[in-house]
Amino acid sequence: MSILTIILFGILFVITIYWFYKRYYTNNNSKGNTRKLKSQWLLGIGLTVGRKVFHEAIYCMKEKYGDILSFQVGFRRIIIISRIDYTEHILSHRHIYDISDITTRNFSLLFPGGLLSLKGETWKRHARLMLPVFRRSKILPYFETIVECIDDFIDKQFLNNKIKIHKDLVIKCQHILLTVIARIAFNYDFSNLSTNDGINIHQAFNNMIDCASRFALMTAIPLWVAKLMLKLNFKFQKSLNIMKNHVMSIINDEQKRQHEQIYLSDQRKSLITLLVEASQNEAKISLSSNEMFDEISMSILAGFETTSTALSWFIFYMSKYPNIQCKIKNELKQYGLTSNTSLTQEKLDQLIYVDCVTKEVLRFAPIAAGIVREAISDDIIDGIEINKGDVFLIAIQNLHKNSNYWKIDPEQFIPERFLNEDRNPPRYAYMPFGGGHRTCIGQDLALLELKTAITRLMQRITIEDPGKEANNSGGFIQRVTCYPKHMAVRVIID
Ligand code: HEM
Repeated sequence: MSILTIILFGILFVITIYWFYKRYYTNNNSKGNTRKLKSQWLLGIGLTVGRKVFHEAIYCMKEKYGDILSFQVGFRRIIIISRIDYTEHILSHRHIYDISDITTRNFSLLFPGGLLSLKGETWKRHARLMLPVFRRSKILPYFETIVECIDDFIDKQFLNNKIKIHKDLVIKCQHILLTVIARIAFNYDFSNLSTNDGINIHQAFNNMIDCASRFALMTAIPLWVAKLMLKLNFKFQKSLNIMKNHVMSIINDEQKRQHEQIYLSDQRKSLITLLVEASQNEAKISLSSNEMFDEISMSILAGFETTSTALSWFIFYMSKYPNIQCKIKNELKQYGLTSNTSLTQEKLDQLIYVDCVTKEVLRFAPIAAGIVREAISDDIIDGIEINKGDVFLIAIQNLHKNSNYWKIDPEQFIPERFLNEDRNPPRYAYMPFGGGHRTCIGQDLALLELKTAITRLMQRITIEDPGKEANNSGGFIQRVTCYPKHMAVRVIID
């Protein structure tokens, strides 16, 4: 290579760096009344964040850089938002801000026909069938199933078990909520593992969820590498095949049954039944069997990790706040709910304090720390220039803990806030299920599962911190959600 070529490349390199610096790292070049958002250096952010888990990291960034922070990852600008007015702008302009490619890309590796992998018209077609399936009236019949599963869990884990200090309740919460969602999704009973087939499906289901959770986080590696890794992941491929055979045969049976017009009562309708039903009623927007498989698998993935993490945090907080546990039990007694009485839907609806505790767990615990949107055209927010392609992380956890929006100290776990001063927080200050057109479709089901599980647990057991006998210090493990690292609680049967 001649000296001249080296000099030319050198000049080109310097010009590119200068252009990059001027474009992203200065406030100059603004048009008219608008201003540019200056990007922060990745190194500085890295030093601020250190090895913190995701929700701690975005909280730290807010403390250091303020409610709006931007940084460059290559040519992509990432903007972290911790303000309700900006959040409102983004979530109410769905023609400008949509789900990001970062999200759809990762999920499409796993379940290409699931809502989280889709955009535009395809998403609309799927959403038109999926949303009615998750309506409150459709999910209420699952109440009995949830109670049965939680009772079975209490009997096996606590009643017939001599262990008094439980160190594995995070895993156990995951098992129980997988069981619940499998019963709801396709009437499959994990507790009935008497056959080889049963054991294989159980294993396949767990393996698939486990691999899927890891692959859902592979944002940093190129798509083709992720695809190759997934293709070569023998465990995932084998589990996917077992699950696909099983679920596809249920879908086929269901299609046949509905074709022959044999109807089930609401009590026995699984999500698959409801989807096939909706698909056959709405000929123009029906889903193929493969798309149905992807939707069911995606709902299980999106639904089980989130609710089980929330339940784990509930158990942890109860061990730390005995006075709150006492108040829950007092409310249950007031409505005649003890370890010997059964829980009904009507009684559950009357429990106001349990509602507050459920809401406070979802506010305080790091379940979904943020949601992601991407600008699909240029825009201006509060005078700030937004470019097509900018990616936004709306930091739910920061909004939940921002003292500008909460009257009672948001850093404290206080369920009563939802009875009093914080009964109606400003719009978007509280959004555990996201917001706008891509809000969580499973929120009614999640609330039903959580409130029922919390009530049934509190009817039958008391949770205590074992003090120095075991490590119950909390901490965090980051997967798709973030759950307690050190949880060891004493359980007393009531
Ligand atoms: C405590 C429990 C749950 C929490 C905290 C939670 C939270 C969320 C959040 C934050 C989003 C993204 C929303 C947005 O981008 O605005 C989401 C999306 C979603 N959730 Fe949930 N979720 C929970 C339970 C469930 C359950 C039980 C199901 C179904 C069985 C479910 C299915 C979904 C689906 C399919 C989406 C994607 C919707 C779309 O992109 O159109 N979630 N969830």
